Amino acid sequence: MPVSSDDPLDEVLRPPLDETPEQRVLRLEREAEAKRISLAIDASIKAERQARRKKRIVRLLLLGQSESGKSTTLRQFQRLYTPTAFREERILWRAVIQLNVVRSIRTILDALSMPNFNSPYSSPRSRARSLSRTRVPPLPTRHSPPPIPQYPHGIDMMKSSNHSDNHGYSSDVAQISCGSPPRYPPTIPHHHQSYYNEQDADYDPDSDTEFIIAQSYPESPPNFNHGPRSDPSGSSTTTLAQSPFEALKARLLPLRHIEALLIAKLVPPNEDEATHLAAPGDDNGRLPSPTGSHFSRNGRSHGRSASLYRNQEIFVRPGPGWKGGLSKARVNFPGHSYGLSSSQSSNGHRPMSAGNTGLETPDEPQEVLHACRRDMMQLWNDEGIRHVLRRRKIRLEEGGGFFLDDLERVTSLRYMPTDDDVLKARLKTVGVSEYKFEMEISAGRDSGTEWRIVDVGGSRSQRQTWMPFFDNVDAIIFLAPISGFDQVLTEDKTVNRLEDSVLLWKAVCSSKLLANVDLVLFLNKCDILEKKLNSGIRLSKYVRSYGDRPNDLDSVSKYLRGKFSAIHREHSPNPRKFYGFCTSVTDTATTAGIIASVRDMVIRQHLKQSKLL
Ligand SMILES: Nc1nc2c(ncn2[C@@H]2O[C@H](COP(=O)(O)OP(=O)(O)OP(=O)(O)O)[C@@H](O)[C@H]2O)c(=O)[nH]1
Ligand SMILES: [Mg+2]
Repeated sequence: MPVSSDDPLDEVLRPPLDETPEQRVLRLEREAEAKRISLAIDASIKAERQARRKKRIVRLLLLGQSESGKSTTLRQFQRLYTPTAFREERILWRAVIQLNVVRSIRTILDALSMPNFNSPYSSPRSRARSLSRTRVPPLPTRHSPPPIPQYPHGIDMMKSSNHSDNHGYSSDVAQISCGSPPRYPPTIPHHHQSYYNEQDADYDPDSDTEFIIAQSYPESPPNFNHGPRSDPSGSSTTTLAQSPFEALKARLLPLRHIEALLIAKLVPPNEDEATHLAAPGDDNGRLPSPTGSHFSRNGRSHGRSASLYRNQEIFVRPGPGWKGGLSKARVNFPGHSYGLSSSQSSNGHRPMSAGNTGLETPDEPQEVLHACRRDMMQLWNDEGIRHVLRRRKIRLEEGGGFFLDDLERVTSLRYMPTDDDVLKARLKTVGVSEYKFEMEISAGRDSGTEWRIVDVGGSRSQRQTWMPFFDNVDAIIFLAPISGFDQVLTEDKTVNRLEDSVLLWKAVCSSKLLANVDLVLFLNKCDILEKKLNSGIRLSKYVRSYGDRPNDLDSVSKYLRGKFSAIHREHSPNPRKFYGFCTSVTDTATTAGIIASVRDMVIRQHLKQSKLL
């Protein structure tokens, strides 16, 4: 019998008074089915709640020196496991790539403008093939001739010494010897041989003052509004008084304005510190001196030293800040500032998309880059300028954020960065950021696992921020860029890059805090290493213990892997397995397999640990 009530819903749900016995049976069946479904929904909600409570959280820490490839590895994880979000963010990287291009061009211009440097265009012979010629420049090659070794340190990975550097790392594994610099015959383009003189590189017997460039930029800030602008057609508007190089430089002046714009765009307000460019030798996080070269919020460079410029890098804090500056949408990339241990939680949703809308919106930097593209190509493809860069030991191709071989594509008005472009882009990390995600593409036992990947700044001044993140970490991927065997740290010119990696690896292996953490080693930048070795730069000149082993990628990487493995074995407080990979993390094809193995290993270890607890 229906119960009378004042609830209008009861009124609606009440069976009709004239219900027949058949209708009643049907109604009761329907009600039973509805109840069954309702109970099933309740049970599934309860199960979901319990599962969420028990959710596995796997924390992975990326460590290694600056430019070792940590952030690139993080981007590979994003590309592989949250591909939709990665794809939707690509447009946001366009500004970073624009800045990378602008700064590469400025590095070249500054190198050509170094005081006391006589341009190769000064000779009548070279003038004939100077910038003013109309011939289409040859296609650039990625295989530039062997650079002259920059730092003549020799590392002996076999010998022990008690030398301890001022960063508290004992360097008994790698020892620097400052013997006489190894000399390699530089490969000089044939037409340069007569005037190139290694002993006196700055002297050009054919020099002609008309072409001497004394100053990189005018003392007073350039007037961007009235400065000469590149003609999109590529035709030049030079005055008779200008040398071809000066005219080209003048046409490229708008790039200065673009650089300022991009810094303003990438760096959020109230982030003045993040706009500082680290001064060379600024190895302890000291701010550049007021007279040093740094950018203010208006983006003007106060420093004028061309020789200093090329060592300076723009950086922004990781996290939603810079991406938020470009698109209000991005939230899934929580950031930390200097070692804060609690993360800003993401809302767990896939980030809303900036989508392709960036392609449609007017973008002044892209327009200026497009207008300057012919001049930029002419600058980069000029054989004489390439020669000067080699002589100045500037190897842009080996550095991060190198897009000069792709100028036609990246300066097109509708340019959308590809996956590879995003991986190649360079943006220095300052602070620590934790990226949380559940894999969009997950299988088997890792489904339901929340991944937290912590990316840190790797320069020496940043390393004190690492410690708080050593807690609760399941695995560490340590990146050692082994191509840096003939280079030094940007922040400390007395330290060989490979030596720094070895010492850092040793410190990580010996850490008691990390005694139970699995360490995965990426011997990274093997693609650059291979090019270097093939170009004739010998590892044995820098790593004496390498002896007369073959100077090829296979032998060198095996040898270095053995050395890192030995350190792991000798210095780990408890015995643990060694996982070492030779990687080029910008390479999507090879890195996918390696990351899949790491993922499986980390999940396996995580499950094992959970069972032990
Ligand atoms: N060719 C090549 N370039 C690489 C490789 N790994 C990283 N890079 C590039 O090197 C540059 C530096 O890489 P990042 O991932 O930014 O280095 P990082 O370790 O995060 O550096 P910090 O943020 O300064 O600590 C980027 O432009 C990368 O694209 C590699 O294996 N091969
Ligand atoms: Mg980084």
